[in-house]
Amino acid sequence: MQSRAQPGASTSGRAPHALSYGSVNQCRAGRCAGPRGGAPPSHAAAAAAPLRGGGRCGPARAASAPQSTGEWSDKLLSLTKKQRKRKDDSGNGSGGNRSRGGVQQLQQQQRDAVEVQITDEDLANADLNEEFGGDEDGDVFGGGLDGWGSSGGAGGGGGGGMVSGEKRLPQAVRCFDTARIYIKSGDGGAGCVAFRREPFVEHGGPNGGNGGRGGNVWAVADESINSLLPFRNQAHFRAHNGTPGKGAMQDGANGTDLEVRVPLGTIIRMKGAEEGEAPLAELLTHGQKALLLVGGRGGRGNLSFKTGKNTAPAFAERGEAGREEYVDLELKTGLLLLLLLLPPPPPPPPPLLLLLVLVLVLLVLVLVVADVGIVGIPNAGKSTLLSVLTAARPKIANYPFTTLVPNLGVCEMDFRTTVFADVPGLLEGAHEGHGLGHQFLRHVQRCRVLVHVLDGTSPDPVGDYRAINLELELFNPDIRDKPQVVAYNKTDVPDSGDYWEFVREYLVEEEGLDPAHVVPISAATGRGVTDLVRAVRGVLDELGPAEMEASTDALNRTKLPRRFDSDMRMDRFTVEKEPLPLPGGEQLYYVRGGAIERFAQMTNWDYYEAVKRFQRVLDVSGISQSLRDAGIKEGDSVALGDVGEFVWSEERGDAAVYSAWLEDMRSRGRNRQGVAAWPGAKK
Ligand SMILES: Nc1nc2c(ncn2[C@@H]2O[C@H](COP(=O)(O)OP(=O)(O)OP(=O)(O)O)[C@@H](O)[C@H]2O)c(=O)[nH]1
Ligand SMILES: [Mg+2]
Repeated sequence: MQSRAQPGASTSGRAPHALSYGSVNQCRAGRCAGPRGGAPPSHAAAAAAPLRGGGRCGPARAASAPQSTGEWSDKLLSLTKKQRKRKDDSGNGSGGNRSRGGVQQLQQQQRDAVEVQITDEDLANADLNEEFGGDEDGDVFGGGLDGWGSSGGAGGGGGGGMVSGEKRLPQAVRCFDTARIYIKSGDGGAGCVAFRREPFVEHGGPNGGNGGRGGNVWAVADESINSLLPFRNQAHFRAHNGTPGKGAMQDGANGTDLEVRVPLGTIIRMKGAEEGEAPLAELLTHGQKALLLVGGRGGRGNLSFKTGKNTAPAFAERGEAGREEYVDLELKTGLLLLLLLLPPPPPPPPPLLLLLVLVLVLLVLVLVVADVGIVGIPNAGKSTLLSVLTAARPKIANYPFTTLVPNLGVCEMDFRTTVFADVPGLLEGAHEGHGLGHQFLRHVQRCRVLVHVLDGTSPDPVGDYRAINLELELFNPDIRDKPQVVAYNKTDVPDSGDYWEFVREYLVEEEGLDPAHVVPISAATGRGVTDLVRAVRGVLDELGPAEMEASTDALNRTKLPRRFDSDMRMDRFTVEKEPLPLPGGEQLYYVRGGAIERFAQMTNWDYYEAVKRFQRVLDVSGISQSLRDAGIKEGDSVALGDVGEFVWSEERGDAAVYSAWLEDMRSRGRNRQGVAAWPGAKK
C-alpha cells in the first residue's frame, strides 16, 4: 500500500460542516449536542455514509413530540400492549443508548401516538392472544393439539409452526394440514483484503479471495411424510452460510443447501401472498424439488477489484445477506375439506359454537391425511387395532359407538410410516344417516386402502362384511372400489374359530379377495397385526404413489436465477419523499431498488475505498441526480430500502469523505482498515 500524507493540515480549523463524509451517527450527534459537545451539526455528510439503523443519541430523539398522531391512526389498532413493549425494547437496543434513523423516528412517532389511543379493549385482545399462546403477528403458533389425545401417535407436542387463519382460536384447533415455517438462505461469505507478502517481492499485489456462496433453500416432496405435523416440532430452517475468502487467493467454501422435506401434495406460498398469486411450489411426486430461496452471493475479495488504475485495492465486499421469509405450507386435500365442512361464519361465537367448530375442524384434520381407513361394525375392535398399530390412545370399551369422532394414528414399521384413521362403527342404513359413521364416510373417500375389521365372535361375520360394504357402496361406489384388507379380529376368543375357515373361503372365492389380504388377528394380544400392516403396505405399494394433478400454476423454480438479472440493474430504483418532516425539520427520502440495496448491504464501511466506491455508484447510477431533482437538501436523510440510511451532502472531496469516514470509524469503535493514511498520498 502506498504511504500517504496525513490530512490534518488541510482540514484543521475547518468547521465540521466541511467534512464531506458522514453518517447517521454524526448527524445525530450534531443535533443532540449531547455527549459530543455543542458542535454544530456535522451532517454535512457526503452522499456515501455507513448505512446503519441508528446512531447514538436516542434519548434526544425519543423525547421529540410526534408530528401528527392522526397520520398514523390506521396502523394504531393493530399494535397491542405487548407489541409496543417489544418494539420499545428493540428500539432501545442492547446498548441502551442507540438513537434512531429517520425511519425509526417515524416509527417511534407511531408508537407514541399509540400510547394515547390504546383502549381497554385492545389490552383485553392482547391478553387473549397471550392466553392462547399466539405470536404477536399471529403467525407461528407453538404447542400441541391439547385435548386431542388421539393425535398422540402422530407426533409429540412442542413449539412449532401451525398456522391458524383465526389467531384467537385455542391451540387445539390449530391445524396440521397447514403450517407456517421460517426459512432463511445462507449468507455469502465476506471477501478478503490481503496482499501477497514474500521475501524479495516488493509489490506482491492483492490476493484476497472471494467469499463462498450461501446455501439455497429447497422444498423436496417426500412420500414418507404424510402430514405437516413434523413442522410442529421444527418451524425454523436455515441454510448454511458461505465461508469468508482468505489470503493467497483462497475462495471461501459455498454453504450447504438446505432441503425442507414436505409431503406429496404440498402447496407452498409466500406468507401474505395475494389472492390469485402463483404459489412458489406445488410438489406432487416423490423427490420433486422446488427452489424457495437463493443463497447470498459471496463478497468479492480485493483481488477481484484490481484494475490498471488501482493495482492495489484495499477493500473487499461483504457477503450478500441470505433472504429470509415465512412461507405457508398447505396440503391440498385439507383445504378442500375445510371448505366443505366449516360452518358459515357465526356471529360472536358462544363457547358451544366454538366447540362445534373445533370438533369439525378436528374431524377434518384427522382424516385428510390418512392413508388407511379402518372400517367395520360397532364394537369390532377398530379402536383397539389402532391403539396396537400406533401410539394413538383412543377410547376402547365393550359397547357400540365408543368412538364418536375419528381417531388418527401413525404406524411406523420397516422404516415406513402409514397413517391410519379409525372411524366410528357403521350400521345398516349408515348411508341414510343411521348411526354415526355416515358423517365420516366422506372422509373414508380420502383413504387409499380400507382395513375392514370383522368381529370373529359375531354371530354372522359374513353378513357384517356384506352389510358394511353395501353401506359404503350406497354412499359412494368409489369407496367400494377401494382395495380392502380384511382383519378377522378377536381370534384369541375360542368362538372365533367357528367361522374362520368359512369366512376366509367366502372372501377369497366369492368376493375375489387375495388370500394374503384376509388376515386373522387379535388386536387384544397383537397377534397377526404385523402381517396385517405388511399386507396393507403391499397394497399401498401396488397402488404406487398417489397421483395428483396440479391445481395451481405454481412457479416450481428449479434453476438458480442468472447472476445478472435484468431486474437487478443499478438504474432501476425509485426515489420517494416522505411527506412528514423529521422532528429536526429535515426531510427523509426513500430510495428503493434491488441492485442498490444489495450493493449497499455488501459494502464494507470499514474500508475507506469502499465508501468512495459507494459514492461513485450513487452518482453513476443516477440516484444522486434523482435525489436532487426531488429537492434534497444538505442534511436531509436518505433511507436505502431496509438496509439503512445516510445523511445527504454535496461535499465530495477526498478530504471531507476521508475525515468523515475516520469520524465514523471512531464512533463505531472500529480500527481503520485498508487505508491507514491519507488517501492519494504518493509514496
Ligand atoms: N378378546 C378380544 N377382545 C377384543 C379384541 N379387540 C377388541 N376387543 C374388545 O372389543 C371391545 C370393543 O373394542 P373397540 O376397540 O372399542 O371396538 P370399536 O370397533 O372401536 O367399537 P366402536 O368404536 O364402538 O365402533 C373392547 O372391549 C375390546 O377390549 C380382541 O382381539 N380380542
Ligand atoms: Mg372405537
